[in-house]
Formats: sequence, structure tokens, C-alpha cells
Amino acid sequence: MAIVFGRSKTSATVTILGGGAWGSALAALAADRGHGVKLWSRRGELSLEAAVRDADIILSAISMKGVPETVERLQTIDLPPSAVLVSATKGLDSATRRTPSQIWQAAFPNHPIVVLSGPNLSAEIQQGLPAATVAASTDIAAARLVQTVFSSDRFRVYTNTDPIGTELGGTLKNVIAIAAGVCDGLQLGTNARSGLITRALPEIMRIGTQLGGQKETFFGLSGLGDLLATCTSPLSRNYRVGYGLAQGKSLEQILEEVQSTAEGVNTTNVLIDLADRQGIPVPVSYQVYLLLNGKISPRQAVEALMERDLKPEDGG
Ligand SMILES: NC(=O)C1=CN([C@@H]2O[C@H](COP(=O)(O)OP(=O)(O)OC[C@H]3O[C@@H](n4cnc5c(N)ncnc54)[C@H](O)[C@@H]3O)[C@@H](O)[C@H]2O)C=CC1
Ligand SMILES: O=C(CO)COP(=O)(O)O
Repeated sequence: MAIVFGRSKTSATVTILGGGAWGSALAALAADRGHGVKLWSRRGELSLEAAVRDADIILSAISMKGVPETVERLQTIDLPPSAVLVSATKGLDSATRRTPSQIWQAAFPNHPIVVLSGPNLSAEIQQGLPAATVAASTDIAAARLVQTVFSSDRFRVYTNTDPIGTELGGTLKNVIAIAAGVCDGLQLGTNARSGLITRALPEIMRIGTQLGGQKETFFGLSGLGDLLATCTSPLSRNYRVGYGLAQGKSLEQILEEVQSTAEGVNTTNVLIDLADRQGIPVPVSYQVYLLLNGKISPRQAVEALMERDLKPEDGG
């Protein structure tokens, strides 16, 4: 299928909202493919109006806390009617417990919404190392457009039709990455980390399917793939949060050192609220919640997980 960007254009006009680590990496990927790229940042000189004018794709790489505010601002601006909106944020809104794509979809019901998520540590992508990701939408033409615009010989984009599952895989693994950082910070070994990651996947799937994701999606790049990337790499800010806590640092000190967004901290609180309301067991995430909120020490969190009632592997 020939993909046309706007009217009689051969390359797309891509607006990236958010000039942080991820927004900058995505802007570079699109620019390298020859697309026209505008990078909007709240402290930059380009106005939001000018940034979105004539855009074929408007991609948000804004951290979760800034999404509702930016969406509200955009609602006062006329967006190009055929613009495809892409959400690359991995978080949950504290006030409404919605995912970023749900916020975008509710505000812009007439625009296709695509979720972009996968094992994509931005520092590696900025170095030009190969990576794969997922563009997910119920509007397959929109997902294909995003696939075409961002794919290159170093960034391979797959499509799927489960945006919520794709988004929740990327969001919920941040909580587990904190746990994996604790595990490594306490030097508990490779067996412990493998056990933790493997037991966490059904936990992510239990909550993720309850919130509308499809089971199979969690075994793909945006689920298992991203879980593995973030739980095994010190490049992950969420992993570094857990690692620092295990070294006895305070959360404030770690966030000061990281100097960038670690979405898992906020996501943990929203996730536990959701799991409590729906009666879904999330044992690993619950220990992360207690730890982040100063209720237990890293060692007590490990003990609590090891001392849980014995059960079959397919039990909660
Ligand atoms: N860095 C990475 O490797 C990846 C990050 N992500 C996700 O992308 C999102 C952004 O992450 P990073 O770029 O790494 O974080 P960052 O901390 O480097 O940048 C955050 C961006 O959000 C913007 N922002 C924050 N509050 C805002 C507000 N109220 N209004 C407008 N803009 C606001 C900041 O100005 C900045 O441009 C997060 O949800 C993260 O989980 C997803 C994949 C990879
Ligand atoms: O989502 C990411 C990689 O896919 C980035 O992980 P961190 O936010 O933990 O750095």
C-alpha cells in the first residue's frame, strides 16, 4: 500500500512534543529518514501552535505528569484534521488512573491514536545501536504510517492492533525494573533476578488484561522485550532507582542523581491503587510500593517475597 504523507508529499512532517531523552532520540530517527521534524519543548522558543501546524504526525514523548496539561493546551488549538497522534509516554495518570493514550483518545476522538513502545533505552538509540519497537493502533493505516516514518536499518518498527496492551507492557515493567535494581543492588545473583522477572510477567499480565490489554501482547517486544531490557540495564532510570535504594540511598537523593524521569515511582502508586480496587494480586509490585513509601527496607521486601505461601507456578 502506498503511504501518502499529507497532500502530494513524499516525506512526512513530524512534530515531536517533549525535548527530553526520548523525544530527542525519536526526533533524530525521523530526521535521519529525511522527514521534516519539529521538536517542541515547553521551555523552547517554538510555540505549540507553530509546532503542530501542518503536522502529519504529532508524537508525544512528554513525561506522564505533563501529558494532561499538554493535551488541554492542544485542545485550544486547531490540529491538522488528518494528523496521526502518537503516544510514546510510559506512565499512568495519578488523577484518573488512565493511560496516556486513553487521555489522548478522549481529547481527540476524531484522530487516530498510535502507541509507540518497546525495549528502547534512548541512550543506545542515540548511539545508533540496533533496536526494535511496536507501533500499535486500532487504526492499522495509522500504525503503518508510523512504522514507515520511523523504520530504518537500525530501528525496526512492528505494528499491532492492541494499543492498550502495548502501552501497559511498557508502563508496568517500570515497577518491576525498580525491583530488579533492588535485586542487583543487594547482589542477590542471576538466579534471583531471573526468578523475579519471570514471576513478574504473569503479574503484569493479570493487571494488564484486566485493564483491556490482550494476553499475547505481553509476550512481545513491548511486554517481555521491554521487561528484559529495563530489568537488566543500568541505563534504565527505574532500575537505577531500585539499585540506589538497595545501596541505602534515599529516593530523593536517587531522583536528584538521575536528573530525568523515572516513571516507575508514580506508576507504582497508581498501579497499587488500581490493583486494590480490582482485587488483583500483584505481590512484586506491592513490595516495590512499600519500599518506595518508606514502609520496609530492601531486605525486608526480599524476605516478604520469599516467605509468601507456597503455591503452584500458575497460581497468583
Ligand atoms: N528515555 C528512554 O529511554 C525512554 C523513555 N520513554 C518514556 O518517554 C517519556 C519521557 O521520557 P524521557 O524523555 O526519557 O524523560 P526526560 O525527563 O528526559 O524528558 C521529559 C520531557 O517531558 C517534558 N515535560 C515534563 N513535564 C511537562 C509539562 N508539564 N508540560 C510539557 N512538557 C513536560 C520535559 O520538558 C521533557 O521534554 C517517559 O514517559 C518515559 O517513560 C519511553 C521509551 C524510552
Ligand atoms: O522505557 C525504557 C526503555 O524501553 C526506558 O527505561 P527507563 O525509563 O527506566 O530509563
